[in-house]
Amino acid sequence: MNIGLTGGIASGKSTVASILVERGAVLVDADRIAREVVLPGTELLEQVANRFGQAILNPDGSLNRKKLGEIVFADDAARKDLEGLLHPQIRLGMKQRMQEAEDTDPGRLVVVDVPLLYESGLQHMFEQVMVVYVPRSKQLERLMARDGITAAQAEQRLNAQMDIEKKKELADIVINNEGSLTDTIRQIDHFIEGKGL
Ligand SMILES: CC(C)(COP(=O)(O)OP(=O)(O)OC[C@H]1O[C@@H](n2cnc3c(N)ncnc32)[C@H](O)[C@@H]1O)[C@@H](O)C(=O)NCCC(=O)NCCS
Ligand SMILES: Nc1ncnc2c1ncn2[C@@H]1O[C@H](COP(=O)(O)OP(=O)(O)OP(=O)(O)O)[C@@H](O)[C@H]1O
Repeated sequence: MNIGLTGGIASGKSTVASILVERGAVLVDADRIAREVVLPGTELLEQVANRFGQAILNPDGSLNRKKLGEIVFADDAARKDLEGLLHPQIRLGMKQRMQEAEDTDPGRLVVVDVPLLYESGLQHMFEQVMVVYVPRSKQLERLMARDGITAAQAEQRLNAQMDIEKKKELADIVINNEGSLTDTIRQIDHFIEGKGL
């Protein structure tokens, strides 16, 4: 079986994913695939550099993610262009890895961490969708602390995504990650037990 794991930026998806992995799940991580598809030497990185300029490359030819992030989170049209280039390959990578995981061990829970699951309308790929929820104020607080960015930069990133309250409404399973890690672990264990895993 599989679940799609989503939420807002810095709501705790990676935290929840690592707990699920500790409980025996196998993880497919869309953010990781998103990094792999633009590694130096890929045709896709060349296309990104053609669209955004050579200045978004580091001297060693790798993608300067910070610089590209500053461009695309301040400009909706630029972000859509980047998504148009990257999303088809990210989706393909996700499908391949989900298939590999299911073929290797059909009984195992496959957790697919997809930050933009609802924004991209990918619900159909999953048996159930789990949303890691924290209120917007906590999302901002944790994002600023983790990435060392200003409130204005954090607001820009949040505004590029569907509102977390809406995601919570759409979810099949909600993990509330506002409280302590212990509280979150308890909710995950409840889910695991309910599935008989
Ligand atoms: C703009 C980029 C280079 C910034 O890289 P950076 O290392 O700073 O961030 P990282 O990739 O770790 O993403 C962190 C978080 O930002 C959010 N985010 C990333 N891309 C987007 C986007 N297009 N729209 C809204 N939120 C986004 C997600 O919550 C993600 O988990 C990078 O995010 C990117 O290539 N984005 C486009 C691909 C994409 O849509 N990825 C997210 C879904 S797989
Ligand atoms: N229950 C919690 N209590 C306190 N801090 C937490 C809790 N859960 C997560 N965090 C912290 O909040 C930050 C965001 O969590 P995490 O990186 O798991 O979010 P994410 O949703 O995977 O982020 P992104 O969308 O950027 O990939 C991290 O610094 C993490 O350590």
